[in-house]
Amino acid sequence: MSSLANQAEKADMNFAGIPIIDLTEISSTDSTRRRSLAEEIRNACINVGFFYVKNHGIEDKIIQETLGMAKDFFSLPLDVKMEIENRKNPNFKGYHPLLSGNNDPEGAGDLQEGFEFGWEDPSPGGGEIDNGIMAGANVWPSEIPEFREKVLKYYYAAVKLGKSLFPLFAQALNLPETFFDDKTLKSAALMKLLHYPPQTGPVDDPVVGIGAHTDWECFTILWQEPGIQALQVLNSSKEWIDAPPIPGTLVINLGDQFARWTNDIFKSTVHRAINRNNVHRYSIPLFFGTDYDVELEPIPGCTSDERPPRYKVITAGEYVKARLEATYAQATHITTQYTAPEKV
Ligand SMILES: O=C(O)CCC(=O)C(=O)O
Ligand SMILES: [Fe+2]
Repeated sequence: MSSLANQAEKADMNFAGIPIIDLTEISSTDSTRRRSLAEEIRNACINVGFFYVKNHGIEDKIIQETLGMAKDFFSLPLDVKMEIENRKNPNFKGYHPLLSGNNDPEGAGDLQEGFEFGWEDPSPGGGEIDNGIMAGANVWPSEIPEFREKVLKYYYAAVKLGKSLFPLFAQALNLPETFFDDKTLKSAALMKLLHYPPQTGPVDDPVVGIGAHTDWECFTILWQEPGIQALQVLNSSKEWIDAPPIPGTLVINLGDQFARWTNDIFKSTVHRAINRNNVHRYSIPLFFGTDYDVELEPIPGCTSDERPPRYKVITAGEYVKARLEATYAQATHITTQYTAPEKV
């Protein structure tokens, strides 16, 4: 058995907390420093599927401006937001209202509203790239003129961070650092602005902010609003472990594309978010996938006689699109109880 598969057999997913990894050495010219960072990442990927990163390089000013845009956008009247509803677009770009998505088939809808977009050229007017099965232009709210420019600024910064993580993931898998380069040429990265209204009522309510789920891409870069506990991660004892916002950090969690590609050596760990605070909560995930035409077949070293392939081979685009369709399929009860939040 390969040493990687061997390490995965001994994985201990009974974690009690989420590791914090310092990215200072990410572009060190000293390969032993990059390797030691990759080893930390490997341990987190095999045993937790989640880690925080500090010294990630995204300026706080860019984050705050994007947060401001999220608050402005979600404060718009519902009928204005519904003009760019995601289900009008083949790839679900645009706005989704409260309870229109359901990430947990056992849940009754996600108590969040969101705005989603993908890569486009930074020049005014933009321009989509040909993304095959996931092709389709972004839609933008015309009521907030600076919205596109500001949120794209965060998007490009997060995509840059994501691109710089792939060589570490490759090293963590005992592959050449360039392994993912030709599989991530089109930045198949979807970004969401999310707003969770405060939630009261029974703790076993089948409606939560976002129900128990795994993410679908390779990994997610998540910014969470400081001071508000909502995100929880499931360990192997079926305990929900809090993943609170830690100032100056972002959360990185692995998704299904990496789990499929690595035959579950990298973990796509179940998580959820519940905003049981008396304030509105905002978060910003960026889901970084491989190019949509790439086939998710087991990476060398991730299968063995004892660990045969666990997943049917499928392209990344087919996988993401199928999951989007399932998540937004049952939206019958659109938000009659919705009231736009006060701008804070
Ligand atoms: O809002 C959060 O903290 C988590 C969001 C999330 O898990 C997702 O959008 O996939
Ligand atoms: Fe998630």
